[in-house]
Order: sequence, then structure tokens, then C-alpha cells
Amino acid sequence: MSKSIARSEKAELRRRMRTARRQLTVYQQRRHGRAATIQLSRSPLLQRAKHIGIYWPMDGELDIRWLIERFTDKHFYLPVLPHAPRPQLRFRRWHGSPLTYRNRYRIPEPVRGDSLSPRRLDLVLVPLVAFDRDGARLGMGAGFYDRTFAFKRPLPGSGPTLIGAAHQLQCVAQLPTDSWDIPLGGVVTEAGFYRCRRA
Ligand SMILES: Nc1nc2c(c(=O)[nH]1)N(C=O)[C@@H](CNc1ccc(C(=O)N[C@@H](CCC(=O)O)C(=O)O)cc1)CN2
Ligand SMILES: Nc1ncnc2c1ncn2[C@@H]1O[C@H](COP(=O)(O)OP(=O)(O)OP(=O)(O)O)[C@@H](O)[C@H]1O
Repeated sequence: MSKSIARSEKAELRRRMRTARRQLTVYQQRRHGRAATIQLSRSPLLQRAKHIGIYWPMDGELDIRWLIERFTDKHFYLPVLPHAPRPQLRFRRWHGSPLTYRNRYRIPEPVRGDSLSPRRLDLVLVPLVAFDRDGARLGMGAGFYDRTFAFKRPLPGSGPTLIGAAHQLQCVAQLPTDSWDIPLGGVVTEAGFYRCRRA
């Protein structure tokens, strides 16, 4: 039996995982990013997808931007923070070129380009702070991805498949889940590509 993580330990876990991933060397970062990109490249899920949500890595997150160079026939989109009153992320087309605008968390965003409703993406590669084998995800704590993909809750097979992307060290024993959490359909790390049971 794997040990469960108590709800009260979430903040501490977030701090610990963010520190651990930031402390990876540049060399480890590159190796993990390349290995995970290769894992994804082999997956029929990625091969079949046309419209793919990706992210601009920050704070030691796994860097899988090589996918854009490898799959020039696919359309990639970056998350754009919502403006009140709408609480969901939008996804804007990105061709891989440098970006100058940064949002309030200092994460680069494209300022022009087609945006696509999150429902119309085929696959979303989701950044995360920690994950477990069942597809539970701990994020930065603002609930953006959960709110954006809340429409999947009553219909888990609808919309895009959500695949977490992380370093293997971000894998933990069972995370506590909340009613609003949207489970991941899988997770990719430098060590492999796991499909999860719950989604
Ligand atoms: N690369 C990447 N892009 C992403 C996300 C992510 O997790 N990773 N997001 C996933 O949801 C959204 C941004 N979510 C975020 C939520 C909270 C904080 C945050 O708390 N940042 C600071 C403190 C806040 C501040 O400076 O005002 C921190 O580092 O603690 C950052 C991003 C959209 N884009
Ligand atoms: N579908 C939703 N409707 C309303 N509020 C939501 C929804 N999903 C999440 N939230 C809110 O977002 C807050 C943060 O959620 P949580 O701690 O699970 O974020 P996270 O998944 O770690 O962060 P993120 O997705 O930004 O990386 C929760 O307190 C909750 O109130």
C-alpha cells in the first residue's frame, strides 16, 4: 500500500518539489527534456493529435519544446491567462519563435495568433508540481487547468486527453484529491510514458 499524502502537507510538498526541480543541473534538464520528448514522439496519442497544448517551462519544469521542431506538421498552442470575468485559460497558436510579452507570473505568452477553445485541442501537455500513478495532479495552486478542463468531469472521454509532463522526481505517493480536480490521462517523464487508470 502506498502512503497517502495529507491535505495539510500539500503546501510543504509544493515547496519541496519546486525546489527539487529547480536544483536539477542544466545537463539533467536537457537530458530529461530530450528523453521525455522521445517518449512522446513514439506515442500514437501524440502521433494522432493535430492540435496540441504545450507550455513555456518555468521554475525548473520539464522542457519539452523540442516537440515543436520534431513535429512541424502539428499545431502547438500555449496557455494564455484569463481576463476576468472568464476563469478559463485560452490556448494561442505558437510556432516556436521567441516571445517578448510576459504575463503577471512572468511566463511568456504569444500576443497574436489564432486561439482555440480548450475543447478543440486534441492533446494537452500539462505542467505540474507533483503527480501520482493514478493521474492526480498538484499544480501551482491557482486551479487554472482544473477550471479550464472542468467540462471533462461529467464526460471524462470528452475534449482533449490531458498528459502531465514532469521530471520523474515529481512522482509521489497518493495525492489527496478535491472534487474539482481533473485527472490526467497519463504522465510523461524522462523515465517513461504512463497511462493512468482514472481518466
Ligand atoms: N509553464 C507553465 N505555464 C503555466 C502554468 C504552469 O504551471 N506552468 N499554469 C498553471 O496553472 C498557468 C499559470 N499558473 C500559475 C499559478 C500560480 C503561480 C504562482 O503562484 N507564482 C508565484 C507567486 C505569485 C506571484 O508572483 O504573484 C510563485 O512562484 O510562487 C504561477 C503560475 C498558466 N501557464
Ligand atoms: N472547476 C472549478 N470551479 C471553481 N473553482 C475551481 C475549479 N477548479 C479549481 N478551482 C479553485 O482553484 C483553487 C486551486 O486549486 P488547486 O489547489 O487544485 O490548484 P492546482 O491544480 O494545484 O493549480 P493549477 O491548475 O493552477 O496549476 C481551489 O481552491 C479551487 O477553489
